Formats: sequence, structure tokens, C-alpha cells
Amino acid sequence: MLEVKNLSFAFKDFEVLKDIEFRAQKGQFVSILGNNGAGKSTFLKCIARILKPQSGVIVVDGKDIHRFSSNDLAKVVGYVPQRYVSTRLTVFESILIGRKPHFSGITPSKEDLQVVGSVIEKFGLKHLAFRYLDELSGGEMQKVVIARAIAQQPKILLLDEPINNLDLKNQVEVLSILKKLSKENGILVISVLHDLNLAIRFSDHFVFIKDKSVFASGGREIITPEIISNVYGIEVKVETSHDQLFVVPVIPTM
Ligand SMILES: Nc1ncnc2c1ncn2[C@@H]1O[C@H](COP(=O)(O)OP(=O)(O)OP(=O)(O)O)[C@@H](O)[C@H]1O
Repeated sequence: MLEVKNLSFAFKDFEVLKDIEFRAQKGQFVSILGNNGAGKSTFLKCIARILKPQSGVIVVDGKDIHRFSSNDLAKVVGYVPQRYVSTRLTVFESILIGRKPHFSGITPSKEDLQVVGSVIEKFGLKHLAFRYLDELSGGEMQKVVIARAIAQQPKILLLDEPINNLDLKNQVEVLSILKKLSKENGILVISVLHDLNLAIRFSDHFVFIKDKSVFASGGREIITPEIISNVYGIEVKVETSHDQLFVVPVIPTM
């Protein structure tokens, strides 16, 4: 469904990504992992066509993303950025904007309104539906931005640190919604995450970026102390409890 071949990207002469190869299928939940500054956001922005790589191709369902019209690309690829600006729109209006690629003409259809209503319900945002975005807390705003991308109903959903501003309950709730979307609706979810243990719990595929390239890519078999210590530059243990893997940093006693 998504194929990235030989992708290299540089900001002027500062090379961030070199010869990246990546493939993912419908229904997968992929975590993009690596240190700060490794190039994770840059990678997502190339797939979302916000940045244009100097070389390589990104193919969705057999078609180069640079051959899609903007409207058609928005039906296929949804993107939730790491930072966003708040506007004087209500939660409802903001999520409705996610439906724009599906509008025929300038008015939303009954289906558009139904989708928005159901996403608002799913995210527990009903009580905030007519609140302005600049009156929301950081976590509430984060949920609205994710809800808008889901209302867009893309085939591929890219999320850059989607749980950053959320409390533990909301982190689990949002990741559970994304997991359900990938499993039940066949959406390919690709998310940058910093919390390795939540990434392990929710993802079925992991991509570690280091030194401009894919250092390791695969399923749970690549969650090893060697790979994680090498990528993050810190000693870790990988332990199993209740059939789940946990990454535990080795911290000297202070
Ligand atoms: N617009 C820009 N111009 C120049 N350099 C940039 C620009 N945006 C990012 N960079 C640099 O590119 C590198 C990769 O940045 P990127 O945001 O992709 O990293 P990241 O892995 O997402 O980091 P983090 O985990 O801290 O969000 C960093 O060294 C960053 O400073």
C-alpha cells in the first residue's frame, strides 16, 4: 500500500535522511522511533508531501504521491503535525474542516455531518463541541487535531507524537482508537512515538531511525536491548511481564 524507495532529504546542504527504504500495508500500526533530531518528523512530512525529497519515490497504491491532486491526496493521506496553531473556530467547525476533501461543492453533506458527529462522540468531545479552539487545554486541543484527521477518513494516517500533551488515560484512549481504526477499518497508521512501552503495546511494526537511515525495521523480534541501546545510546533491559515486553532503562543508583 505504501512504498518508500531510496528516499533522501536534506535541508539545503544538511542531509537528514539518506536512502530510506520502507514498506507498509493496510491495517498496520507502525511506530517510527529514534532519538530527538533523528529525522522522524522529516520522514512523515515527506510522506505527507509537505517536504519534497531530493531523491527517491513515495508510492501509495501503485501511484507516486507527487501525481495526486491536493484534494485526492487529502483523501488518501491524513497528517497530524507535532505543532499546530489554534484558530477562532469551534471544535465542531474544526473537525468538519477535516471533511473538506469529501465535499461536493461548498456545503457538507448529511454523511459529512454524521462522520463529524460520530468522531466527536468517539473522542468524548461532545461537551466541547461548540467551545472555541483557543479556549481548550493542550490535551483537549490535541484530541481535536487527531479527531479532525480521522474525520478526513484517509487510507494512511500519519501522526507526529500524537500523545505528547495527553494524560495517561487519554494516551491509552487515543492509541486504542487508532489501533481500532487500523484493525477494523484497515487504515495504515504511522505514528512517531517517544514512549517505547506504549509503542510496543499498540504497534505491530517498528522502524528505528538512526544516522539518517533505517537502523532496524520489523516486528517485536527487533525489540532487543542491543538494538534499543544502540539507537538511543543508553543501556536498557527488555523484560517480559504478563506476556508483554517492557523496555527498562538501566539507571545507576544516585
Ligand atoms: N526547517 C528546517 N531547517 C533546517 N533544519 C531542520 C528544519 N527542520 C528540522 N531540521 C533539522 O533536521 C533534523 C531532523 O529533524 P526532525 O524534526 O525530523 O527530527 P525528529 O526525529 O522528528 O526529532 P524530535 O524527536 O526532536 O521531534 C534535526 O537536526 C533538525 O534540527
